[in-house]
Amino acid sequence: MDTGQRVQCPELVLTEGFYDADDSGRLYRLLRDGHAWPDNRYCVAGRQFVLPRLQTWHADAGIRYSYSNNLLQTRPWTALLSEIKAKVEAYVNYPFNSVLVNCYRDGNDYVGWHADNERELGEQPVIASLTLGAARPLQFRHKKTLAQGQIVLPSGSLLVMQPNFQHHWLHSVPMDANLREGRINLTFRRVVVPDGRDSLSG
Ligand SMILES: O=C(O)CCC(=O)C(=O)O
Ligand SMILES: [Fe+2]
Repeated sequence: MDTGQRVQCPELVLTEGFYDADDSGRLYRLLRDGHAWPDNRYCVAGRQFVLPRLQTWHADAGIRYSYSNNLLQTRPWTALLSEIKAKVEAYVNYPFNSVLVNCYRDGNDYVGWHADNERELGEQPVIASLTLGAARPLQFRHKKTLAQGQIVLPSGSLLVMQPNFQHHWLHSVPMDANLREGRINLTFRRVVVPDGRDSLSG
């Protein structure tokens, strides 16, 4: 645990209990045991890498998103992901068209510092992040001032990241060598088409 200066971030809006304990436990187990998790080894420019988590990317037909060197293959929505998406959309009142599903099998899995600010997400990316399973902290660090903070994301919580979060902050989910339980995180996103037009507006 670092003891440096901790700040709050107004661009992060957390709703705890978006799914209650029963539903979040059920959804966690359904995804952990029933989702088609691919191999987490991948190749870039002839070199082999291992992603430190399992990951799938699902989107409406025709959507392209290059993230981490085109590592993501677009998969169709499953019935379960569509059901979760509908509830998230109704709550946030925002039309998402894609989701990145991450499985942290235990505390050794993590995501490093990054911002979800790819061009495909447009100028004002709203991202809604659902956590199921073990609580893990999302750490954030201001790009200029380097001020740091963290927010713990419990099972069933929905974190809405406002556009300025991606503009001004980096975030990560650090390793925790003592944690044995798994966690699944779904980040709902809206990809705009490459020429800048919104894919659903015509
Ligand atoms: O697991 C999380 O809470 C965050 C995942 C994340 O940052 C991402 O998918 O871009
Ligand atoms: Fe992210």
